[in-house]
Amino acid sequence: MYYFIVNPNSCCGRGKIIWDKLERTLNDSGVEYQAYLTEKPGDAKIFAKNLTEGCKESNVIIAVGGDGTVNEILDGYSMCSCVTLGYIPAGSGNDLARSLKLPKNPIRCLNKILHPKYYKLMDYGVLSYGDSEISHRRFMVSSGIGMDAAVCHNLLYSRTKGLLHRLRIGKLAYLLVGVRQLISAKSCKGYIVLNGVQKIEFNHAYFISTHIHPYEGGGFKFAPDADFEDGKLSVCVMNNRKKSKLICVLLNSLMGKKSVNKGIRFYTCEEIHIHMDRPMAVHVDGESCFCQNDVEIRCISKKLRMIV
Ligand SMILES: Nc1ncnc2c1ncn2[C@@H]1O[C@H](COP(=O)(O)OP(=O)(O)OP(=O)(O)O)[C@@H](O)[C@H]1O
Repeated sequence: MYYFIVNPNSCCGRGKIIWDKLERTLNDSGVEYQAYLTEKPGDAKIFAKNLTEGCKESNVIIAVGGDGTVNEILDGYSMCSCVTLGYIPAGSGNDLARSLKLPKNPIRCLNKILHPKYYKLMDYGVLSYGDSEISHRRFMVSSGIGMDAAVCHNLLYSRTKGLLHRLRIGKLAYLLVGVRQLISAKSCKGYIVLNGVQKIEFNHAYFISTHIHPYEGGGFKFAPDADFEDGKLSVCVMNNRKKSKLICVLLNSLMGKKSVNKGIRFYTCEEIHIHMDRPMAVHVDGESCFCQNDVEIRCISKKLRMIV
């Protein structure tokens, strides 16, 4: 059975337009399916939980929306061998779709899911945070602390984002908010501990971003070497006294190039502890996890079966 979890509001209503097309194709083809349309944040997680918990039959859960919708589904998902995930991108950033090289045409994506050639067992990440009560949040693409997360926080509440998406120049929203954050960003002292053993200190960190997939923020390739099947996190640390170096890093990432300047460092690990001397914004797949001083992030290897 195919279960569609649809965010009709993704990309300012594009989700609904795409879903209407998919629905017509599904009805014409006679495929048996059920659709669950979200009405608010959190719905996709509940639908995914109810559809996968204790599941004994072979089911395909198909996300229709952006990276935030996939994130919610993953967070509510019960991992079991009979459930497979499919994805039809309908968001504004679509970093997961970019990394998986999914077709831009939603009907082609649907056909791929209905007639799959390949399944992949994919890694995902888990972020843990909180002092007295520890919260855990799964992520599919990336999780970060600092300036990149502050951009995501701002975009979640940005009115300009809606307007620019309606004008079909949504990428500009990321750039505009990014530039605003760049002007106000302040670096912070902190350290990371890789796999519980290797401690590395930073005096001027702007952001630390951990990746399962290479892109975030709608096309910034912060972790060009990220591989969703290697059981590892790719970590990108932007640490430099000169803020101007950040501009080069952001431009290189936007063009898909790996930055080699002094300010940026890359690491790989299975788990990482990140400490910042003051609370900084944290995100998973572009969704806010508030401001934190300390977070733990680990990679769960090859547990998610997905049609690609
Ligand atoms: N019906 C709904 N109305 C409003 N918000 C919703 C609804 N359903 C889900 N959401 C929330 O919308 C947010 C963004 O959704 P989604 O990621 O699908 O789209 P997007 O932001 O346009 O795409 P991307 O994340 O790829 O940039 C998520 O935080 C999700 O919780």
